[in-house]
Amino acid sequence: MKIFVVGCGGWGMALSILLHENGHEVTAWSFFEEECRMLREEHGNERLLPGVTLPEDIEITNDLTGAAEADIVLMAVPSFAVHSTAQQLSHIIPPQTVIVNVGKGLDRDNGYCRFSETITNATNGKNPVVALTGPTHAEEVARGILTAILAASESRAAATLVQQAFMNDRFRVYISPDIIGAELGGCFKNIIALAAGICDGVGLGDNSKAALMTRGLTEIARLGVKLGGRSETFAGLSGMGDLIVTCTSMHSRNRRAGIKIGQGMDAQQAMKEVGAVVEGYYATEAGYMLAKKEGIDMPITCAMYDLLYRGKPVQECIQKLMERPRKSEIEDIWR
Ligand SMILES: NC(=O)C1=CN([C@@H]2O[C@H](COP(=O)(O)OP(=O)(O)OC[C@H]3O[C@@H](n4cnc5c(N)ncnc54)[C@H](O)[C@@H]3O)[C@@H](O)[C@H]2O)C=CC1
Ligand SMILES: O=C(CO)COP(=O)(O)O
Repeated sequence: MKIFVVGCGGWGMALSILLHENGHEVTAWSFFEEECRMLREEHGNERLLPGVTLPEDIEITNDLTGAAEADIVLMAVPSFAVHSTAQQLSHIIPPQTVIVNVGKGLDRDNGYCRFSETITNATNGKNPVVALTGPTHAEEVARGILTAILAASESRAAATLVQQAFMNDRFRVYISPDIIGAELGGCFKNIIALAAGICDGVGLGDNSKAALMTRGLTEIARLGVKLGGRSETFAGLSGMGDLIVTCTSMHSRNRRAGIKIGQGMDAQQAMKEVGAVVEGYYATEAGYMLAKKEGIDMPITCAMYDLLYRGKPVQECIQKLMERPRKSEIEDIWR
């Protein structure tokens, strides 16, 4: 197949390598001419994927029109660029070309809708959309470390095509019809990953992080189900799976930014030092706004919003979470 990869950050490059290994003809596009020049000359990006070489026959381009020829267009751009990139692609790609999005977030400029909705709106519903998401650090996929991921779509045919194109004996692709749950899980887990980094940076313990992850999953699933996702999805690869990998791995930019914030650094400075997109920052605003709109209780997300957007001190946010009223973990069915 011909696959056009839009975005040459860590994830775009890692997936380009995987698809090339699977025998596809891969073209990778970058927004930045300078990034294209570096990738052509150095065959990799030492800062984002140290020690990883891009095969020479992956074509690097700054021209998006090549997407017209592709069987699959893979979008791997940060959340803030998904809307504008989808608009540009809509003038280029023919109807029926499958669009796969791997970016994790929500569309801030369009009522925090999901990216599959953003893409469907941009293309007037003419292109099937697949969300490819799960516990997948680019640094490991690029090295062929065993990984599993979820291809979720309203179209079984499109999800199956993506499964065929991406799957190999080191990269296992599951399909799912629950694109709502898959996209929301991938977005909201970043709020908890950023909080887990703060937990580590402050010097709290393993118990603390286990509590944060468990209660974090409970609240993101609560909102996700209210927004139409299925609860099983939040226990799966794009929910619990992605939560585990981002809250525990030093590959995670969200966790690394959180560690710096927990150690006292200002959030903007922490994100700058991480040097790649920290989606949890934007996901916190999206989660906070949606929770308010839907009337869903999300104490960790609210604490993160206070911390990141209202400048509330870390210790005060932690204290407030611990001093909440007593609760039952599951529905109170005692008589
Ligand atoms: N890196 C990873 O391990 C994984 C990342 N993701 C998600 O994939 C998305 C991209 O992540 P990364 O590749 O890590 O990001 P990155 O920060 O490494 O790179 C993003 C790339 O997007 C492009 N870009 C930047 N600004 C742009 C703009 N205004 N318009 C169009 N393109 C632009 C550039 O080519 C840039 O290199 C994020 O939403 C992230 O959460 C998902 C799974 C794994
Ligand atoms: O989503 C990811 C892994 O599944 C990447 O997480 P970070 O953006 O925190 O690095």
